[in-house]
Amino acid sequence: MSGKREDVLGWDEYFMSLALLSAGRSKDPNTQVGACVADPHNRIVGIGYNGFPRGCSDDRLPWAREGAYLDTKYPFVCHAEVNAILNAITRDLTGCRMYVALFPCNECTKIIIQSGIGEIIYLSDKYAATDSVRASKIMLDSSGTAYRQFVPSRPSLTIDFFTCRLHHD
Ligand SMILES: Nc1nc(=O)n([C@H]2C[C@H](O)[C@@H](COP(=O)(O)O)O2)cc1CO
Ligand SMILES: [Zn+2]
Repeated sequence: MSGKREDVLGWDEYFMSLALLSAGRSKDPNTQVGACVADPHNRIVGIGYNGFPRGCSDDRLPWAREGAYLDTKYPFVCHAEVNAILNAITRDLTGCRMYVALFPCNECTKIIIQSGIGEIIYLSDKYAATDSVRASKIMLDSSGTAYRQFVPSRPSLTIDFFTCRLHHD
């Protein structure tokens, strides 16, 4: 009788992979972000990616990063974190943790804290030097909301539709 399979995905790997999978739906040409919320029982309670509000045209609103503010995506795009929270199956996310591909901005951080999420696990912190992220960390520290960077235990995972499997090296 063979024992159980050992090299299964870890919980952090599982939920961060779900966040990254969700980012695959983002139409942002520069930065695709996904977020996934897990409850204390490791159940998926919310997932989302960055995009324009429902019903707003992905083709008529701007995706640019440069130029006059209203000619850029910034006034219009909903961040992945907000979408994951608004999509969540329950309103009170007390004790839940959010996995997110990119460190939350200060606006998302306010909403994350207010939702009851107690821990953020992030992958990239490419905007660490911005005032936005610095404000995020001030609020997270002040409120006692935990945050930590995800450390991958393997470089990649591959979804293989041909073999109906997830491959990892
Ligand atoms: N944590 C975040 N979650 C997000 O969903 N976003 C979104 C907003 C934009 O659509 C995109 C960032 O665009 P860029 O400035 O890297 O070209 O990612 C941005 C951040 C960073 O604050
Ligand atoms: Zn944000």
